[in-house]
Amino acid sequence: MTSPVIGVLALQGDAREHLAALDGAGAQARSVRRPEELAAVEGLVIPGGESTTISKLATAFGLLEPLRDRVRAGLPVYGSCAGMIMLADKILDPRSGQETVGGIDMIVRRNAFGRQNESFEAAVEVAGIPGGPVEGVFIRAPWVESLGARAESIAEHGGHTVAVRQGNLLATAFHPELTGDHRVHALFADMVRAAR
Ligand SMILES: NC(=O)CC[C@H](N)C(=O)O
Repeated sequence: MTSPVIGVLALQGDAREHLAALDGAGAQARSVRRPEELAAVEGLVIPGGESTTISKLATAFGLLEPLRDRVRAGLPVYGSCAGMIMLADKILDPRSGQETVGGIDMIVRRNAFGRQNESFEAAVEVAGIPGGPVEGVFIRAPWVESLGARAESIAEHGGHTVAVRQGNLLATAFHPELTGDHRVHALFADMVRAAR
């Protein structure tokens, strides 16, 4: 089977690290900044960064509606951290005017782990990822405040859901792209192949 063509939304955030992780997971990775580029991918990663900025730039670049359309049409999308926020149907504490692409039936809380604990690492067991826990890097990470019936929690930390799957959508509150462990990206590449 040919390796899947997976885009990384490269408006703001750590797109480069995701491009490298996707390469490491055997995908053909490319940046997406324009609607034509979005149209040419079989899957998409929304990176970590600042969800308010990504939301504003997606609107300014004319990508928000095309993104929503493709998610509705079944495009596999993986969001990490700010990307998880972008995939949430609802944000508990949005900035004014902050939009999401939506698609995952969940409410997220931004910067949820609090000030003293803004950044940390933790071993996280992720359902569907064999070979032991992944090293979760949490940077001003969100958590899932509540999960709808259609979404499935696949990882928890400190009693909160920190990774979710719903159909072709995957989201993690942490940043696997910073660890050199490509298993989360490999899981996503498998989801993209399965959606063909
Ligand atoms: N590392 C991250 O992606 C941080 C997310 C950021 N706190 C936000 O609200 O978008």
